[in-house]
Amino acid sequence: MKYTTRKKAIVLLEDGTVFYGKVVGDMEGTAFGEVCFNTGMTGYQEIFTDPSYYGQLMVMTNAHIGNYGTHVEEIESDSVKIAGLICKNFSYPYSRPSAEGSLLEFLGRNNILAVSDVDTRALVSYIRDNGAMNALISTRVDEIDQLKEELKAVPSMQGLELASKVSTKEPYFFGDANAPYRIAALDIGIKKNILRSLAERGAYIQVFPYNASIEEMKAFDPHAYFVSNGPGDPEPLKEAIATTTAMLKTGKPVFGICLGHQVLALTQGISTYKMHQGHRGINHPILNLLTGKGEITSQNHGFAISAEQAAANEGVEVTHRHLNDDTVAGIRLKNHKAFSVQYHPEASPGPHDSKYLFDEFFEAIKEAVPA
Ligand SMILES: NC(=O)CC[C@H](N)C(=O)O
Repeated sequence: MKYTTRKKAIVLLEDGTVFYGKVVGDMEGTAFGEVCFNTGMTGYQEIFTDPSYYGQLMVMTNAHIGNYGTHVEEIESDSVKIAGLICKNFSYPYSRPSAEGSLLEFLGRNNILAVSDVDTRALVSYIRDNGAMNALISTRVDEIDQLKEELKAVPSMQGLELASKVSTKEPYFFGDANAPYRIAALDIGIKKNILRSLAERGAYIQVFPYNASIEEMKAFDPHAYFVSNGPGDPEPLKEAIATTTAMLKTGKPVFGICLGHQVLALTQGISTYKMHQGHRGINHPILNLLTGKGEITSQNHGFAISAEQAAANEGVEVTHRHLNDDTVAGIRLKNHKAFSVQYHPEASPGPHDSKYLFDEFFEAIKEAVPA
């Protein structure tokens, strides 16, 4: 086996706590970010390429990462978006007939540093007790004092605008130009599977940069608007909040996912806050308050909207709640055809319980489109 003896690497947390591991492959260097963990048993490639994770060091709680290789259809964007990977066992060999390459090659092509052989259970327990915080991973194991200084310069996730880093620079089209419905999507970090989920239900989509104006979006003559998921703190997204407010004024249906949900709440004067450690995994239980049904959902967020302000807002109805901690997981506006969820109905991989949300969006579009 090529990688039997490997160099030591460290995980250094903002509060000075150190965990040791080994560097994956022959990578070298240091990567900084907010340390957070994902409990999904599968889906590492989708997670690593999800733009919502930009700027985060990802701890995978599943004990084996890389064992089924990589496949081009399992990406959520064109590059790896996590800042670095922390795992227990990194699988150099992989076994899946349809895999196209190894995770090692995939991370290498994207210049992503990965550290394995970390006691991830202890690290995750530590984050659960002490909250999400900045951290670094590094092969410079003998320079801890210097690394602590460098870590101080990393901005806190709170207040950080990151949508502009991952959004498309130019508008582009997705889907079949002859599809019956046109949707204008605001890309503040959009996942590919959202576009696929909209296209397969009959939409031709134009995707716009994070700072697009409503005039640019209206020029596509859309039947509906979509506000995407994405990284960072939602509150600094002044342009996206203003554009979403303008979307509502058009009277057309509006659907928001995750960061898009937070932006929709912000248009209604409902504030957001940073959670203790966030929700990241594919088995999060949600209660749909409109139907009384439960859903198992895929989630990836570190911020949430204020439950008190949502409940007190006369124009807003809370439609979904997270059953673990009672946080708000979905809202709809009473006077607009607009709704949003904090989780990922497009989840790939993940449970399919929430796909009906796309169907409801299209029902609203069909109602609004003259026959
Ligand atoms: N998946 C997302 O869109 C994440 C939204 C936001 N960045 C958060 O962490 O809460």
